Amino acid sequence: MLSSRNIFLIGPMGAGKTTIGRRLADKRGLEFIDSDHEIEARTGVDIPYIFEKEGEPGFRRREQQTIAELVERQGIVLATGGGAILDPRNRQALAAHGFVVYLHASVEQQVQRTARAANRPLLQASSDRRETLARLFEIRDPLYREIADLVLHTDHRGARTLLREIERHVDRD
Ligand SMILES: Nc1ncnc2c1ncn2[C@@H]1O[C@H](COP(=O)(O)OP(=O)(O)O)[C@@H](O)[C@H]1O
Ligand SMILES: O=C(O)C1=C[C@@H](OP(=O)(O)O)[C@@H](O)[C@H](O)C1
Ligand SMILES: [Mg+2]
Repeated sequence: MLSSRNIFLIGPMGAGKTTIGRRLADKRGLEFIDSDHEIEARTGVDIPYIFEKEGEPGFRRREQQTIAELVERQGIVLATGGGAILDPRNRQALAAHGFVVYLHASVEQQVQRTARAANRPLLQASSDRRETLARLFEIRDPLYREIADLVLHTDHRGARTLLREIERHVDRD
């Protein structure tokens, strides 16, 4: 029987949280929620617009409130945004309420997978995407690791392989 345990995906932009999360939920018959999409649904505007009007602090406030509510649910796959782990309250909430998978990607892969990054304001604003992603990753990698139950390297690995790996660990844990 498939467990109704929550699965939370964390990791940098371009790691595949949204893509893998949706497929994982489908496969396990769980509800898929992406915290960015949830924030957009609640506000009726997109993420870049929130950054423009309220700055990153405004977005982080909304993200924290949204995650605090979502973790209370059961049987969900939650794809978080790459910066969700910056807030210690989010780290605590995610660690306490589900199985946390860190989808790891090298900076080079992050650069490639965010090439069409029109909806990622932190990258839109930067003239050097590689430098920005490297800087963010240096700060965030230890925070992802701090709460990860599983660290999964995604470079040159397709969705099917990653799904199989996640399921193997979730069911065993
Ligand atoms: N394992 C993978 N191999 C190749 N491409 C991937 C993989 N995971 C995601 N992608 C692609 O990378 C891009 C970013 O994926 P996305 O799920 O939006 O990442 P995130 O939500 O972590 O920022 C998408 O175009 C997606 O199709
Ligand atoms: O890394 C970040 O700080 C962000 C990542 C984005 O989500 P993805 O990681 O799904 O791209 C989104 O939450 C927002 O643009 C900020
Ligand atoms: Mg995403």
